[in-house]
Amino acid sequence: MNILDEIIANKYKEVAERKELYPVKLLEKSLYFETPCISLERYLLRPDKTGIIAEIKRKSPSKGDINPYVSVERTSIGYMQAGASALSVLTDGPYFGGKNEDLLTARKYNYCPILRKDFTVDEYQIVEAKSIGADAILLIAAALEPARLKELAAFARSFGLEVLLEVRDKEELAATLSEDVNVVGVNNRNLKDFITDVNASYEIARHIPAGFTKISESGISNPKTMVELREAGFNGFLIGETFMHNSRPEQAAANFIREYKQLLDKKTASLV
Ligand SMILES: O=P(O)(O)OC[C@@H](O)[C@@H](O)c1c[nH]c2ccccc12
Repeated sequence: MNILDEIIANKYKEVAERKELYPVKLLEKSLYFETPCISLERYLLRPDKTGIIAEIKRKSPSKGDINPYVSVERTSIGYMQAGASALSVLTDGPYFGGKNEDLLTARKYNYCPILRKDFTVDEYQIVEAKSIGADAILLIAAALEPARLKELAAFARSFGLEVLLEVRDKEELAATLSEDVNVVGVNNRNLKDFITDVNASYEIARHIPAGFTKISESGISNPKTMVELREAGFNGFLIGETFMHNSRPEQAAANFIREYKQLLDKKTASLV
């Protein structure tokens, strides 16, 4: 069994347990049901921002421990001060060392879109995402039957949550794209063997219909790549490890963004 299949199989079990422990009725008491979601898409397209979705990820199946004791408060605030457009918070426990409390902490200290990064396979998790203050959820094409993915996307939209659809190739894209998706992400990491290759983004870019906001996910380790991806039509960039490997991820993000802006300035200078 590959790692994605293993994660998904465990997720079904975990969700069944959580449903018993914290029934939907309890989740629905959260005040976050009264607050409107902040649009991820809108923030990605804001010209005064970078398009970076900065991720908080303590560990991963491919790298093991990355930054297990990270301060979510300091990092999330620092990411946004550095110029990120949005935050991505891993809430999966067993494989990524995350928890719902991490997202709640990020929510408490920041007014910005927050993506709940988890393996969503059930409506329950969507209610849960809204209850902890998330603005968007991730749906992974490789993890769900296309018809099921579309159902979950529509369910998320009914709560005002935006949907980031993650694909690896144009076949997945064609099978799963629906009007309930607003942001399409190309994962440069193959979740079956963990190899990252930014070419995955270039290959799919032209197949994503106009009107969807495009993001490139994983393995973006230098600002030059980000400039090139932007030139290829990407509006957003999901970056985790490059920042999280640092003991102060927010400083790594600030340095990265400074370099990125310098590169952009050079480009515009060479055009005039
Ligand atoms: O740390 P990276 O290589 O910058 O990648 C971030 C993000 O794209 C990655 O964490 C990710 C993309 N899709 C996922 C699905 C589940 C868990 C994690 C992910």
